[in-house]
Amino acid sequence: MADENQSLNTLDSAIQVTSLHKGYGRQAVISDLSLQVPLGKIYGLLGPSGCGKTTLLKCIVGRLRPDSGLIRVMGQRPGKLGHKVPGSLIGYMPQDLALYQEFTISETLFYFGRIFGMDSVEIRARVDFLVDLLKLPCKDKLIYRLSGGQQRRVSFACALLHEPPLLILDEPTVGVDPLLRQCIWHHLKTMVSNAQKPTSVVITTHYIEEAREGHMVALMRDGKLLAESSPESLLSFYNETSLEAVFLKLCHRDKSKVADDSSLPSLANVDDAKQPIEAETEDDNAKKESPDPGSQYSLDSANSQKQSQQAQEGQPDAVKYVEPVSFSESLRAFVQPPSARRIGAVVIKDVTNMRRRIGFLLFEFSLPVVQIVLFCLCIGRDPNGLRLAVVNQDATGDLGKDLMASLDTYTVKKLPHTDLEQAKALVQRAGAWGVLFLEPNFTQSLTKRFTKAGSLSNRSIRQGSVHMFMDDSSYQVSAVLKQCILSAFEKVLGDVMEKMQLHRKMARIPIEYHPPLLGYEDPTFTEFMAPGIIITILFFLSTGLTAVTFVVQRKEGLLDRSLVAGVTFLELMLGHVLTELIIMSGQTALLLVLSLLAFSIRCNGSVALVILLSLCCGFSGMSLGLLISVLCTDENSAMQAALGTMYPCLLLSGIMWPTEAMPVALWYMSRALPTTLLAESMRSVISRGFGMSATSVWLGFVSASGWSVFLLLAALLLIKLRGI
Ligand SMILES: Nc1ncnc2c1ncn2[C@@H]1O[C@H](COP(=O)(O)OP(=O)(O)OP(=O)(O)O)[C@@H](O)[C@H]1O
Repeated sequence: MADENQSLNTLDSAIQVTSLHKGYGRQAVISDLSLQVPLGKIYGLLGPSGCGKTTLLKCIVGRLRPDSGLIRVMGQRPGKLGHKVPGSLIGYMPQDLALYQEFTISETLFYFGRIFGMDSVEIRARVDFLVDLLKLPCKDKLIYRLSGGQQRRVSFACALLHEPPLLILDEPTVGVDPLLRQCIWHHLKTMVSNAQKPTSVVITTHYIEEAREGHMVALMRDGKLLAESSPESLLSFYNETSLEAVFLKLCHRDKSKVADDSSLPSLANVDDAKQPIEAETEDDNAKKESPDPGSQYSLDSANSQKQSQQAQEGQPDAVKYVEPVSFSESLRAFVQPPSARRIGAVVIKDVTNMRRRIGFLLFEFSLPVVQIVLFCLCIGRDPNGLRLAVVNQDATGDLGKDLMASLDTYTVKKLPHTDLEQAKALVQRAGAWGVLFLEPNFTQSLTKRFTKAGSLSNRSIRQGSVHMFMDDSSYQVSAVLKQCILSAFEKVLGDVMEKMQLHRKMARIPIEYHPPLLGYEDPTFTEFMAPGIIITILFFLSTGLTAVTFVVQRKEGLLDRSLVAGVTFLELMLGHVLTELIIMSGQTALLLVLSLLAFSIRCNGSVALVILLSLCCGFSGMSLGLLISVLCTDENSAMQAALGTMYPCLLLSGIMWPTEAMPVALWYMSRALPTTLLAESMRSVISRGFGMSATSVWLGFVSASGWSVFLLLAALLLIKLRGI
């Protein structure tokens, strides 16, 4: 730390920006902007809303990459491998509150303290100091219970916590009363005047006049710097009494684009004429155009001047300097080893968040419970109480009566009728699922089939048959009714065979089903679907939770703040994975207890493998959630994307119907989905009792790992490309 301070003390300026260009898509926001923030000074950045102040600060803290130009913060490029910007060299207060609303003041500060590597004693001492300095209420008060101004002060405290050498404050005094504003400025001035540990401050503010308290102000408009000097020299040069008036004058001048501005000296003239502050010496101006010696980039000063001139003259093809960053450095920065300390801080933060949002946590656990209970209760069980109109006109024996008596009364609710037409009319009115009709000499004709098989007439065959008139509008109901009648018929016929001293099996078609080699003897549709349903629930709950968590954190600026504090995206992700593992383990336990124990879904294989598959599945779901969070800007679109991916997966993954029934092209597509091989693997373990050596089982693990790696890489690549 001593070495670090020493090397910082030898710096010329805290921030040096040269010919910066930055835009979003085709919209140019900052064009050819150069500035220099002296060490140990307060630098006020002023400008109207939308002029690009926040964009500039985000480039400085390393959250946005310039389109071209050069930035040096504490001597090095922000984001350079090993440089602590983003990180502990800066204290950043973003414009958004960027605070965890369910945290207490103390928990909020502890989170950032841990990231910066401070120990508990140090953090506690700083918390007490800052609570006192910023007149914050009790440190155990929850953030959402604070007023807007108090919340802004907590946000300010986060930036001051680790006493960084450079403070970047985006609108710190919005919503705070004048007394406190004065107190904040007083504290900033004390910090910059500390000879042992001087702090440099960049501050944006809407209250232009308060910037008079700073050592230097820069006036910005439409992404350009109109003036940069000390407040006193600006006021005297433009002969105004307020900075606001100076600013207006400069704006009018810029707006009217007066070609000959000899009446109003240029920005350079201001400094030349008045020599406003010590930092702006000729030497420094020369340094402005020559980057630090350690830099890989060498900006030719003549070119730089020419380029600035071209830009000012509005020449579109002015050459822009893009600082080269070697591929190996990018790669090393991309995959730099995560820090256990920062992951620990993220995990503590996520667990605290989870504890505070107990309702949400209960929802996370109750959702899979409700889904699996509803699935086991409603899907795959045989329909029962099916209304069946029965017309038994058999008057030649007991077989008709026996058949009626053999119908399974759980499945069928018999509605006796005497007239066939009336019974059919009932079905046509949807009052019953079918009619079972036996002709008057059913017993006699049926018996004839076995006693006089050689001389059987068509009439006898018809009269000895069971006649069915069905409502076939429901495939499942029809199938169950037909199976129920067939079973009853086989039973009655078996009795007839026995009476005739024949084997009762003669009543059945001669196909013998031996005990199954795999699966169960009496498979149910529920058991076919259950493995896939467990996979779907775990996969998409993880997807939804991760997508929404990251989208909300990004939207509220929480992600940005952590990243500027030095946490990498990988560390945030790993922290989230560890916390999510707790939720996923609970969800998996609930799902398995309910399905395997409460609803008696049989498991032939290893429960440990089932748990491992479930966790792999949850991890792939999380990876998809992360990708969705990168692609979506708000929670609604993230949820829609999660649901949008869920339905095709549900239909195409062979969860509801075997994939063998699909057209060939869709079958191939189905194999490529993240849930198909996972569901098959789960089914192989649960129903077939396979272990890890079976292809269908390990393929599930390979698929889950492959998808996780692919989705994570895609998300991280997009994060890099889009500068999220
Ligand atoms: N992520 C983004 N994508 C696209 N455009 C953006 C993005 N962020 C900012 N902009 C646009 O860039 C311009 C400058 O925005 P910026 O937030 O830097 O201005 P500002 O000076 O900080 O304004 P304010 O004082 O209101 O915060 C605005 O026109 C804004 O709409």
